[in-house]
Parts: sequence; structure tokens; C-alpha cells
Amino acid sequence: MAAVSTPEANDPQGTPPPPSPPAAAPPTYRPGLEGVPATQSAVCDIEGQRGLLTYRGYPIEQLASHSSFLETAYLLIWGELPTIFQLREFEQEVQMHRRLSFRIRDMMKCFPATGHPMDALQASAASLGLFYSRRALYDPQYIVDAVVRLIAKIPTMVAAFQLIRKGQDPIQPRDDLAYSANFLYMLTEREPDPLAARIFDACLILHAEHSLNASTFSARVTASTLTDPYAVVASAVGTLAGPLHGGANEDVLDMLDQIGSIDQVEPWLERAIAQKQKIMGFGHREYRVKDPRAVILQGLAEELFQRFGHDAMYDVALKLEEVAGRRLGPKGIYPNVDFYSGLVYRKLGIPRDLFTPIFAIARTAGWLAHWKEQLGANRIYRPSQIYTGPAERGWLPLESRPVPG
Ligand SMILES: CC(=O)SCCNC(=O)CCNC(=O)[C@H](O)C(C)(C)COP(=O)(O)OP(=O)(O)OC[C@H]1O[C@@H](n2cnc3c(N)ncnc32)[C@H](O)[C@@H]1OP(=O)(O)O
Ligand SMILES: O=C([O-])CC(=O)C(=O)O
Repeated sequence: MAAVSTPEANDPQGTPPPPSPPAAAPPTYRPGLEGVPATQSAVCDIEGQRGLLTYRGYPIEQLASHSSFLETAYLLIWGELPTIFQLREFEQEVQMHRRLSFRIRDMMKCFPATGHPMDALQASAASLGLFYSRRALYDPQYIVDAVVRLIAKIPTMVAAFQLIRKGQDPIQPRDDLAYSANFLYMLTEREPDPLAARIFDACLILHAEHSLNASTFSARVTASTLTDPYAVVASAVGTLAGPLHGGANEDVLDMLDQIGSIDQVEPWLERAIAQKQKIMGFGHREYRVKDPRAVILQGLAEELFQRFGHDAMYDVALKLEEVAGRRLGPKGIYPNVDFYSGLVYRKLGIPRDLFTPIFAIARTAGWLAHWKEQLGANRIYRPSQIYTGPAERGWLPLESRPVPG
């Protein structure tokens, strides 16, 4: 038999072994992963105390004033502003892929007209995966094709469901119209006013990216399994839909409707606070000041009111911001991106339940930037948990189980 080395064998005096190192401290559980870095990313940065937001280093204010949504999408996904040649090529590629297969349009015609457009969008986005193989995930051309298809087709899906649910056939995109103008055209069947199209495009820029928010986290988790980008975007759409995230933009207008008039703002807010209700469009995990996007969106809303007429709902929103600033401001709760966006879309004549799908059109750019970044340094997301269930126990046959109550 071979000699076995034991402490006793090596130490004839039998000195006890040194004490084992102290057990590692149990991991700290942070609900909602608050403050826990879950990735490294070069896409976007937020300075929440000062209300600063940059995409790839460019301040959001500059992009909203000078860029276009497609240029910003290019910046987010490929990391640098495009040259004029690169931009024209990207715009042209997107324009060429706007149309939907008749199979997708037919599938959408089977959706219940009463269903929420976010559910229709999630199903339609996922269905794109049926058409394109996922085998070449790391092929640069596959990545370009997926980016172009998703950026091009998501708006067509949103507009198509809007017409289908009204009992109409979707209309084809128009090649002579730029991205946002074409979307508004497909939605309303009218060529939009240039100011309306410009303001809508700026809204898409403002919503395009926001670091590791819930839907982008969801996109990165899905991406980390190396599934296809259509599944990545579909899972992110599902996450964006909730009222604590993108879905709040729709709820803000319902809330302003419920408040009704300026004189009702204060009593309404007091009741809401007493009932521990969340004020929709207020509060943010990252910002302790007013969201810089809300500042810009408010300006865009005012531009629209000057041109197309005032909206009394805006006065209610202003009053709510003022009163809530006094009551919730000391806790760092201020308007977020969802507070003023709905007022812009309402002025553009867009139905309320399309506000979140429009958010998804814009955020597709950010999701794709994170998908690409995740593929570049992938490790599957698989965090741990702290088990709180029962200790191990034996299975009981049915007749031996205690009857509750
Ligand atoms: C695109 C976007 O996703 S932007 C966010 C859109 N969502 C909304 O507008 C919904 C309303 N807002 C909220 O629910 C939250 O502020 C969130 C989800 C955005 C952020 O949530 P968290 O960072 O987890 O903050 P949490 O919900 O824990 O709130 C912390 C405290 O602030 C209070 N608070 C936060 N937001 C609000 C609000 N909108 N109205 C009233 N109180 C609020 C909470 O009640 C809590 O108070 P407490 O400590 O006394 O219990
Ligand atoms: O960052 C967040 O948590 C939510 C948000 O504002 C966004 O996704 O635009």
C-alpha cells in the first residue's frame, strides 16, 4: 500500500493542525441590486447627483439639439459618430429593411385588437428570430444585419398593429421620408409637419439609452446565453412594458386626467402620499435631481404648444411638479423621463397606449449596443441567491399529508 501523508505521519508529536481560516462573511443581499455593478460598459454614463447624461461621452443636450435618431443609434452601437458616408449608408440600409414579411403582418392580424401594443410588439419582435439563423452570432455581417433589421422593422411593427387593430391594412413605408417622419406617416397615414417630425426624432434620441436600466439588464442577461438578437430585444420589450419602467409614460397621463385641474393637484397629492401611492413619472434609482431628459422633453412640449396650441393638461403637470417638488424633493424624488414625454406624444396626436412602444423603438438602439458589447466580453449571467425556504425534508405519501386548517 502506498504511504498516505497525514498530519500525524509528518509530525510524530501529533501537534494539532492550524485553525482553518474564518468562514467568508455571507454575501450581502441588495434588493433590486441597488448600487451593485453588474457589468462594465462604455455605452452611456449618468451622474445622478448633477443630472448629467452622456452617450459615448456626448452630452444628451447636444445630441437632442444637433443629432438625428439614426446618427445617435449608430454612435451608441458602433461607438463613434459616423462619417457622412457611414451615416448615409446606414440610413439607406435601414430604409431598405423597413418592410415586414406578409407572414408577420398576417400573424399580427390574428392578435386580439384589444391587446396592449407592447404585447403585440414583443411577440412580433420575437417572431423575427424565426426568419434568420442564429448560427453566425459572431459574424460581423450578422451583427450589422440584425441591427439594421431591428432598427428598421420595430417602428413598422408598432404602426402596423395600430392600423390592424382599427381594422385597416398596414400601409407601406415611404422611401422619400426619413426615419421619424416615415413612422408618423405609417401611424397616421398623413405626412407629418416637419417640426412634429423633428421633435419626435429628438424624443427618440432622448429615449435611446440609459445604462443598466431594467430592460437593458434584461437584454444583457438574455444576450449572455448567446441566443439570437430578436429574443434579446423581445425580452427587453417585455421588461420595458411594466409601470415601474417604460410603462409609466402612459400612466402619467391617466394620473393627470384623474387629477383633472390645477386646484385639485394639492389635495390629490396629499391623498396619494397618505395612501403611500407612487406618483407616476417621479423618482429614479440614479437621479437625485430632475432627470435631464425631462428638462429637454418639457422644452419640446412647450415648442409644440407654441406652434399647435396649448394643452391644459400641461398646466396640471406643471403644478404637480411644483407641489411634488416641495413634498418629495427633499427625498430626491423629481420628474423622470416619463413625466413630460406623454404630453409631447399627446400633442402629436399619438394614442396613449403607443407611448411605451415608441419608447421601445428608441431603446432598441441602446439594447443593441449592449447586446454587441455583451458579446464582446461574454460570460453568462448567473448570480447567486440566499435560500430562505425549508430545510431538507422527506417526501410524504398523499394519505399521510396533514390537511391544512
Ligand atoms: C424609464 C423609467 O423607467 S423611469 C421610472 C419610471 N417609473 C415611474 O415613474 C414609477 C414611479 N417611480 C417609482 O416607482 C420609483 O421611483 C422607481 C421604480 C423609478 C425607482 O425605484 P427605487 O429606486 O427602487 O426606489 P423605491 O421605490 O425603493 O423608493 C424609495 C423611496 O422613495 C419613495 N418613492 C420613490 N418613487 C416615488 C414616487 N414616484 N412617488 C412617491 N414616492 C416615491 C418610495 O416610496 C420610497 O420611500 P420610503 O423610503 O419612505 O419607503
Ligand atoms: O435608468 C432607469 O432605471 C430607467 C430609465 O430612466 C430609463 O431606462 O430610461
